[in-house]
Amino acid sequence: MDSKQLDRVGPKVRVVSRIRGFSGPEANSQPGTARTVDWISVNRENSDDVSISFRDHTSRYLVDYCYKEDEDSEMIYSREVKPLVSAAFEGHNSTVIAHGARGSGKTHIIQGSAESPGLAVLAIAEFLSVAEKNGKSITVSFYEVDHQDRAMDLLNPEKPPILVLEDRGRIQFKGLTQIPVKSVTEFQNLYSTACFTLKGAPKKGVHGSHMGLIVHVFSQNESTRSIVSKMNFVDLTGYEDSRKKSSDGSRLIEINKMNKSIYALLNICHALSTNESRIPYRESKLTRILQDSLRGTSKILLVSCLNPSFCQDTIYMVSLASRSCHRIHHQTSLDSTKKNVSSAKQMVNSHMKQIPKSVSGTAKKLHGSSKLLEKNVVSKKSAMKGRKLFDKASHSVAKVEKEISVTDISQASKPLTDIPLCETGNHVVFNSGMEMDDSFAKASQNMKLYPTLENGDSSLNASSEVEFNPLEVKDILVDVEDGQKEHNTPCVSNCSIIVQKDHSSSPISSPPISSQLRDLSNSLKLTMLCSSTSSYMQISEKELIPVGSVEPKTPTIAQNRSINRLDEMNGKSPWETFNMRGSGMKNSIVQEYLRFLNTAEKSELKRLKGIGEKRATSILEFREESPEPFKTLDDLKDIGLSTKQIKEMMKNEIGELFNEL
Ligand SMILES: Nc1ncnc2c1ncn2[C@@H]1O[C@H](COP(=O)(O)OP(=O)(O)OP(=O)(O)O)[C@@H](O)[C@H]1O
Repeated sequence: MDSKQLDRVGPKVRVVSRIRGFSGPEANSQPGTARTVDWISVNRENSDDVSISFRDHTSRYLVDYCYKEDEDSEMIYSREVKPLVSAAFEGHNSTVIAHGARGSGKTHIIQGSAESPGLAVLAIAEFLSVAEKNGKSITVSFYEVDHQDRAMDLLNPEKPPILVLEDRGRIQFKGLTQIPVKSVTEFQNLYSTACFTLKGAPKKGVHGSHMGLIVHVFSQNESTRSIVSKMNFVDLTGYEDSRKKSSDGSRLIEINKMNKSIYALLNICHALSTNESRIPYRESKLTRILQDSLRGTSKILLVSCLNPSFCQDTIYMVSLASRSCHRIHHQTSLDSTKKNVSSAKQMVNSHMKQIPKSVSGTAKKLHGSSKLLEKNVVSKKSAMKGRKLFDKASHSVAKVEKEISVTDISQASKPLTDIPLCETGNHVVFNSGMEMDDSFAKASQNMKLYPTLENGDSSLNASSEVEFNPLEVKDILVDVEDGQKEHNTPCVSNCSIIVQKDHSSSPISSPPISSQLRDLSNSLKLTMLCSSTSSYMQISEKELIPVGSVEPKTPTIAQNRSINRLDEMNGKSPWETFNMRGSGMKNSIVQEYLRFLNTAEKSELKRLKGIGEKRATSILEFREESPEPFKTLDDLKDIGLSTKQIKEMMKNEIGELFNEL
């Protein structure tokens, strides 16, 4: 199959929905009557598209096709997947992704059952048959990506996490078992082993992890064996609205992390569908694993699985899938019952899903990927009305409310690289009245913003993913141009953020890591004092610790008292408070360290303990590929460091701080 033929297979990203049937006891609500799915409607819009709508919801979501509950996996296979298998023998990679809410039938569609084999099993049968005719062979690998963004080999769980490396554009794995497969039975046995490992942990659906299968096709001749292509099947963990899980903090963090990696994958689908120049492959482990099966001539099939009974998360997932494949403009025009303002909100919200982790990055990204906004927002006024993007986003992880306003869409259409952060008044303003500059950005790198859709949006009661750790910030306001500002209503804890203006902190002239960390530590100490009070606490200018000064001030007795009072009020023991804040500090220092790796020059990098010429060169190479390659300490494994070495390096750097006291 040449590339022209492959084009006929469909667009770069094809999104189909699949309504799962009722099964087991749920199938017969009344004796003798088979239950039918009555809350989802599938409507034909034109020759190419269908739309999906949900009872009591006004929006309709365009997809390429929707398979109903009576259409089985074999039909989906022959129409959607078989052409991709044929393409694989011509050297084209592809990825089939099942996503949806929990229990929506993702595993069923990919793996299937003994009676009804899933897409992966049907594909393997085809792979084997074609391979035999063409003198090719196949191997399979199974992996999971967990909430810590670690990839583990499911056929050899004792191994350390899989390393994802890139060699001349091809993704390579270190520590991932590949097993040659000669029959469907062999394959199914391996699949069962992988599932056993996954469930034995237990993972998918319990702690949540994504499960992936890679089928490698090899050409076989006398002396050599070379890879022809690969095909991926991904059974994503079920999406859950984290706000529903208010009680268990650690579970909530896990859900947020898993959701984030779902967004990362959907962001890539969106970026590929819209031919964006930068595709954020490095946002998560999964997207890195899939990188060379998403780009180039690769095809992506996104199967959006729908629960047969009402499920708000299902609606949200379909909306994201539809948007990811650039169907958003259809969606809004179809949605005749809503006013422009609502459309604008949805689009802005959708766009904001791609917001990166730092506030500075947020502002950049608002500019950078605003082409979508420009195309879709009907008028500036309507966008203005739809500005309350982070409304009511507080939840127990973050205790943060924030609001970002996008006030000028045309200005925002400049390419990302053209607009320096502080140009045209792109300031983040805190309730202290201070503007955020780069030095605050340093201290706030750990703030992760994932927007929520407004509660008022009838169709899209999406969850928010907010991680503000450890800083508690009130009133974040991105004021892009015209000076209009909005302020948030009460947040859990007010705070005043002390901002040190440090205009010399560009990557080129940045101070060494130890002094950056010291600045951060100063900011954090103050921030912790501020965030500990239940009311706004004004800190006079003389109490600010200048950048580069040696010592943060010891908190005054009065301040201590207020902290103690608050702790009593919160019912936390001093030990719990200390632990909580300590771990917040640790996260912040780690984020600062990563920021340094993502920005420092080679000579500066080499000042770090454990980073020599070779590793500094690798770091710069990674940065060429992606502007911010190091998102977690785990990413340092890509430059050949072990977990132990990474820990050691961090300890050394932090120890160094105290040597300078
Ligand atoms: N098309 C179908 N027809 C009948 N039953 C189905 C179908 N799809 C799924 N089921 C049943 O629904 C239940 C949930 O399916 P499945 O485990 O595939 O969902 P999932 O989305 O992978 O769940 P999770 O999010 O927990 O991983 C299972 O009992 C499965 O057998």
